[in-house]
Parts: sequence; structure tokens; C-alpha cells
Amino acid sequence: MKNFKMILKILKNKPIAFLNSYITYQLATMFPLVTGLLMREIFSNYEKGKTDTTVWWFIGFFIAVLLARIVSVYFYSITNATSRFVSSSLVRVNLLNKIMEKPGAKALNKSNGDTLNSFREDIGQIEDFITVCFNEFLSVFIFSALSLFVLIKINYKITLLVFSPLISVIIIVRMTGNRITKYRKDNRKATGVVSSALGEMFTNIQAIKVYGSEESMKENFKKLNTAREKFAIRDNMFTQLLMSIYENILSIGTGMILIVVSFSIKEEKFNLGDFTIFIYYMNFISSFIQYFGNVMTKYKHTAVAIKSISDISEGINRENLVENTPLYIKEEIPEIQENNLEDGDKLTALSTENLTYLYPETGGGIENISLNVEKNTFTVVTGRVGSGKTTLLRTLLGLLKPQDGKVYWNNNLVNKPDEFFIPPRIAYSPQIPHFFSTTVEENILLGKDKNKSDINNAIYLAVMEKDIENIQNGIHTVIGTNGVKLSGGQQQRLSAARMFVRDAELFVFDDISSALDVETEEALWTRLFEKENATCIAVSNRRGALKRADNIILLKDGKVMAQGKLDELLGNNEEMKLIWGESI
Ligand SMILES: Nc1ncnc2c1ncn2[C@@H]1O[C@H](COP(=O)(O)OP(=O)(O)OP(=O)(O)O)[C@@H](O)[C@H]1O
Repeated sequence: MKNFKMILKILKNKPIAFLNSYITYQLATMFPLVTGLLMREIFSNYEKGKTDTTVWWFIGFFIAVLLARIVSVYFYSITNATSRFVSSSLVRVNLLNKIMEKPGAKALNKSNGDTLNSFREDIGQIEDFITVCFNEFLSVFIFSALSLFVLIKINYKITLLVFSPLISVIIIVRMTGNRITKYRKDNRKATGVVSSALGEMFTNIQAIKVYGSEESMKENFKKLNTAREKFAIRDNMFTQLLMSIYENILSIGTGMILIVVSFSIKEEKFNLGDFTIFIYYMNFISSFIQYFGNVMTKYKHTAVAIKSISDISEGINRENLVENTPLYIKEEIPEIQENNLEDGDKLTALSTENLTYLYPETGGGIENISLNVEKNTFTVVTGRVGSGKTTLLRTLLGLLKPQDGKVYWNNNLVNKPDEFFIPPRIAYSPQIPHFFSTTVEENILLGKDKNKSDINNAIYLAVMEKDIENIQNGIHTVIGTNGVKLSGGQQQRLSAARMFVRDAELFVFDDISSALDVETEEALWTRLFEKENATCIAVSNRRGALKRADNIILLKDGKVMAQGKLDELLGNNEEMKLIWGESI
């Protein structure tokens, strides 16, 4: 019932689109009611031997009704497309908003491929259910109720027989309900596994080729698809089987009613007109019963789809998915407001107190980290591989939700770090940057207003000006999947340029050095600190960064082992000596 309420909420939130679609379909289904009554009159007149001009009037009217029906079906195709689009878009937009609200590093529980499947197919299932239940079934239901009223007046005993197939359909739906759900769940799960494998294969093409793993990948993919094939066929066969059972029950039911009607004609309880309208309406009432079975089956499928959507990310519930969010279909999308900081909000100091995040999967992470970063200083986080450097940055920025600890900005507690630590407070460059398949310029701006941004300065600070000069269309060159491929170092610096264009209070670099040569890295730090008010936290084991640091935070096994300037640490800390010895 909760799923049904959720779907009703979609209709309530977007009533115009739904009502347009429903009314046009209801109109299209109501015309046959008139057609039936006209046919009854024509045949009753015919039986009475009346073939005068009134019959032709009836026939003319009959054709007019048919044409009106064609017109309403045409309009339904338009209104229904809008209603489908609006209902699924509402769920899609809400789902996307909810995913975006999650801490960045843990936004999705599923693979990208499987998440896309949910966006496309699971939400498509909800859209489909709304059309079948609230346009088609509801319209046919109202038509059937009205036509039953006409038929009861003609012969109530025979009319009651119409319900016998309905009872059989209800019994079948109840008996098969669990099986419908199970088969759909298995199918959905197997499809998810295949989509995930496909996504991983595409991102790892290079590794597959380098290690000559094509055959084993193919074998594995074949295995997954064979499993999926089995579940998909079982699910679809079962659905089709149910549909054909409903259809056959109806045919048998209609046949039985016709036999009873024919006896009534024999006993002259029915005239030709009554008989005609009975047969004509029966056809539509039967489709109501078929729709009923169809709707019940689709409802079970929709419940599986809703569960699968909720599983995409932690804490997504039905209410979230149907909030009345604007879709901006006809309205102008409001301009994005850039955040400007009040003077009191500008950075003076950033600190953490006992910050703790341990990955539930491995138990690795950081524990009880307390640190302090002053304005206009350079803090370097260093430590061996796996010591917790990346986890510390991600937790500090709210990309991972800490299990314990607090973060303070200018001595004020930050309650929602993931919403707070965005430009112009903080700009962050992750260890592995990601780009869109568009121009260098758009990748740097990422939605920021071009007229309010100094792209050339950002490129200069990131030591990227020569690279940009050497590519064909400069900052207008398309990069990524559909364009020029950038080297690891170019990607790191493009990510830095993305930060610098934001002119943030604090720059956070996660291991930018890893893909840069010593000279380029040196140039980057020099240019950055020529800028008077730069405050920076960087993960690095490079000598250039360590020498420059105002404060080094040395991590070991997720804890702060020591803090201070390079000379102090080299004087009394073996771990620091080891890292310095290995660094360049
Ligand atoms: N996504 C994850 N899931 C589970 N455990 C993780 C995850 N990421 C990191 N860990 C674990 O947390 C610990 C700290 O990892 P982290 O990546 O923060 O270290 P690091 O110092 O940044 O390493 P590197 O120098 O290799 O970047 C490690 O023990 C690692 O295995």
C-alpha cells in the first residue's frame, strides 16, 4: 500500500499533466458507449422493419462519433507522452537530488551501470504503471461501470455472469503474487550484475588488453549473461503466461455468456438491438478484466522497481522520490547564484578534533585526528602508502561522514561539512580527477560564470599554459572520451586549474605531485605562494612540498604520529627520516 500511496503522490504533485492524459483517454473510451447505444437503435429499428431516413441519420451520427474517437486517441498520444515524461522526470530529478546530497565519496551503493539501469528501467516501470493503472484501467473501469448499468437494465441475470471471469482473475493474481515478485527480483538482480560487469569492462579496456584477458573476460561475461537469460526468460514467460491466461479466461467467459444470451433470444427475451449492444459492450467489459490482471501484475513489478531504486543510496525513501520538485519544463531555469563570503566567513583558521572515519569494509581509515591550519600557511599531510592521507582529506571535507569528531571553521563548528566545504570556501583536487567530454574551458569552469572567471590566471597557476598552447584549439579543445587524451600530469594540472579559477579561501590537493615532474611541481608551488593569501593543505611525500611546509602532519596507521616543521621532524622522527630518504 505504501508504494501505491507514493504513486498517488506523483499524481497529486503533477495533476495537470496527469489529468490531461486521463481525460483524453477517458473521452476515447466513452465514445464506444455512444456507439453501442446507436447500434442498438439501428438494429432495433431494422428488426421492426423501419428502414426510413432515421437509420441514415443514426449511421451519420455513428461515423461522427468514430471520427471524434480517432481525434481523442490522437490527442491522448500527445497528453500521455507529456504525462509519462513528467511523472518519470519527477522521480528522476528527486533521485538525482538525493544522490547529490550524499557525502561525495559514498554517494552510490551500486555500480554506475546498475544505477543507470535504475534511472532508466526502474523509473520507466513506475511511469508505465501510472499510464496503465490511472489512464487506461481507470477509464475502462468507468466505461465498464456505465455500460454495466445499461446492460443490467436489459438483463441483470446475464449481466452478473460477466463477473465470473473477474473472480477467476483475482484468484490467480492472489495465488501468483509472490512468484511474480520473486521472478522480477531475480531478473532485476541478474541484469544489474551484467550492467556492472559491462561498466567495469569499459573502464578497464586497457588493463584487459595489456594482460591479454579478452578470452577470460568473454567467458565471464557469457556466464553472467547465461544466468541473466535464464532469469529474464523466466520472468517474461511468466508474465506472458499470466496475460494469456487472463485473455483465455475472458474468451471462455464471453463464450459462455453468448450461449446464455442465445437461449434468451430464443425465448424472445432479447431483441436484435439488445443483443447487439450486449455483444458490443461485453467486448469492452472483458478488456476491463484483462486490464485488472495486467495492473495487478505491473503493481508487483513496480514494487520491485521501487525497492531497487531505494537501494541505490543510503536513506532514500519513497517520500524523497515524489517530493514536489520543479521540473522547469516551460519555466526558465533560475540562474545559479555564486556564493560570496561575508568578511566574518573568510578563513582565519580551520581545525579538527578527534576526527575518525574507519571504512566498515576493511577497518582501515583514520582515528582521532586533531589538527590546526592557520590562514596563509602551507600544511603538508605525509605518511606511507595506506597511512590514511586521502581518508583524512575526504573526511575533513565531508565527502565521508565521520563516525566521530568535529570540524571547526574560524572556531565555529561545521555541522554539514559536505554542504559547507565548497567554493569559495574550499576548492579540492582529488587524487584521481574526473573530467567531462567537453572543452578544456568548460572542464575548468564546471558551470562557473565565464565572465566572472580568470581562466588564463588559473591555467598559469596550474603551470598549464604551454600544454594549452600546444593543443590545436587551445582552451576550446574537446578532451576526454570524444576528444584529445590528456597525460596523467596534464589531468592533475587541469584539476588544479579548476581549483584556482574558484579563488577559494583554502586549496586542498590530494597528491598532485604523483604525476608531475619535480620542476613542474616546484613551479606550481612557487606560483601559488606568490599569491599573497593562499592557504593550502596538500597530501605529498615530495621533498619540494615538505621543505616548503609551514606544518607537516605525519600519519601512521591512521593516526597522527608527529607534527611540525621538516627540520624538527627529521631531527627526532625515524618514520619521517624514512619517508624523506625515499622521496625525490
Ligand atoms: N574505499 C575503501 N574501502 C575500504 N577501505 C579503504 C578504502 N579506501 C581506503 N581504505 C583503507 O583505509 C586505509 C587508509 O587508506 P588511504 O587511501 O586513506 O591511505 P593513503 O595514505 O591515502 O594511501 P595512498 O598513499 O596509497 O593514497 C588503508 O588501510 C586502506 O586500505
